Amino acid sequence: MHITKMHGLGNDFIVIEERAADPAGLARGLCRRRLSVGADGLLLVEPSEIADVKMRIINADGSEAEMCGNGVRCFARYVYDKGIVKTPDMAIETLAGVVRPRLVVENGEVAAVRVDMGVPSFAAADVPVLADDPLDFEVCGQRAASVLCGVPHTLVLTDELETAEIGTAGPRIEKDPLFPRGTNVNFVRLIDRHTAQMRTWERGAGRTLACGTGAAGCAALLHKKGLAANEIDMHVQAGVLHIELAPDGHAFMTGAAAYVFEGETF
Ligand SMILES: N[C@@H](CCC[C@H](N)C(=O)O)C(=O)O
Repeated sequence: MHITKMHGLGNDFIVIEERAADPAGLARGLCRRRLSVGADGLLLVEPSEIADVKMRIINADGSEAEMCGNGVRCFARYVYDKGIVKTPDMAIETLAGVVRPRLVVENGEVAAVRVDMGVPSFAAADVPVLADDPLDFEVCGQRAASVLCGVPHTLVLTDELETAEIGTAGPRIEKDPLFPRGTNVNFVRLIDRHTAQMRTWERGAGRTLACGTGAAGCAALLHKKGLAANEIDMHVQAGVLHIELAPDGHAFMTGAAAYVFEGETF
């Protein structure tokens, strides 16, 4: 099988065009670190009847996610470079609806990808979260807030990011019964109204180096709570995701999308 490994700020993916009979099994096999290619998930290229192309995201544990922010930037660059989509502005179908990336080309090179991520929702039924107030509730002993940004996200504000219990509190919150479909968990340290640092524990993938839907969702939550401006740099471990929140509620994410290698699996 021909594969292409890519990453968006260290959140890494295996892009596959060939139809897989068992995408969940393939993800569990190929995504294993050290024993196989290793990745946070698979990105499957499929035809679409409503957009230029369709992206499916299969997490490392075999579960299928509705959307992936870092993934869609890599995917947009891939389908453009392979000539599957001929324009740098494109529409990509996902299980969360159609998202619209635009390649930012400088000196003939793709410098970044800017994505209209749609309108994040703070409604409890949309996330979904079984909390009276999704903007302020308690889970596993932590004050939290939740948002749907393609996929469910929960934000925990902390002053001590390095000691935040990402690997212990993360999985407990991910699977807490308050979240009927699970949740991604973001530990966020607010530096000022335009800058925050974040570390993410992902549903179906565990600790990852970056999360695009998480960065956009948390920026929208911070803005909604009056803590941040409408443009904010979300610093993840390997770089920065720039988030802009438009007056109509749309969140725009800009960040890198890079190749690692291309090859054949046995
Ligand atoms: N890393 C992603 C989110 C991928 C989906 C997530 N694991 C889930 O199941 O919700 C991103 O960059 O947005």
